[in-house]
Amino acid sequence: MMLQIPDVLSPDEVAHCRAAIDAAPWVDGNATSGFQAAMAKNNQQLPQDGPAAREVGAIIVQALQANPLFVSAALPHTILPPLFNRYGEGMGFGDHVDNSIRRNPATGAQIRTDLSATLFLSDPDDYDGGELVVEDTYGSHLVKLPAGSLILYPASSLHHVTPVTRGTRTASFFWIQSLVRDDAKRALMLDMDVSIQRLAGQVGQADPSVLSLTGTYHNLLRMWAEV
Ligand SMILES: O=C(O)CCC(=O)C(=O)O
Ligand SMILES: [Fe+2]
Repeated sequence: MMLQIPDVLSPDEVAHCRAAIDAAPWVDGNATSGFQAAMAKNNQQLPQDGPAAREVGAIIVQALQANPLFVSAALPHTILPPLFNRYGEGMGFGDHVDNSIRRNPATGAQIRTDLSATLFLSDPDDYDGGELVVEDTYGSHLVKLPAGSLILYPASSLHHVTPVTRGTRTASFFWIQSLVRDDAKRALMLDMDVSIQRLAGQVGQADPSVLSLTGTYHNLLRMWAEV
């Protein structure tokens, strides 16, 4: 399932985050890649242990944890500390699949990357090219979102970023281990949650059908979740 999460950050928050990361020192993006990605990657990144990456990463994680659509769709077990990249003119990132297992630098624990995310931090008007292209069984999906909005996609997907032909594309990217590793099961949980919320809005939280469907939601989650 691919899903847009709009307005994860407000325009003021985007401006604050951009000021902090734009002023920090950037390095060649290949510092953090696996072998296959390094072959394809041509961008810049912020060192992940630098103060700007840590400060802005914490703002992003806090915003995600307070975002009901993100929580319902991702069912996050662990959100890896956000990383930051930027592509100037001529830079892009060829086809690759992200590494399946990554180490959480905050805890040393290994995490399974179930979901990949890009949080756009440049306005689409500020650059040409730079689309994130994600392949699934339905074809290629071109993604370019307003600054502050996020795309969530299965980490198993083949994807690339088309070369930037004008301006600069700045983004945060990161991975999530979900409580529910299977994408199809996670999509069912989201559908069910959205429907229950809609029903509750119509008939009230105390309606017996809402109570029983909420129970079923949690019992399915109990059956499928790995904690
Ligand atoms: O810049 C992006 O939107 C995606 C970056 C990416 O695919 C990666 O770093 O693995
Ligand atoms: Fe990637």
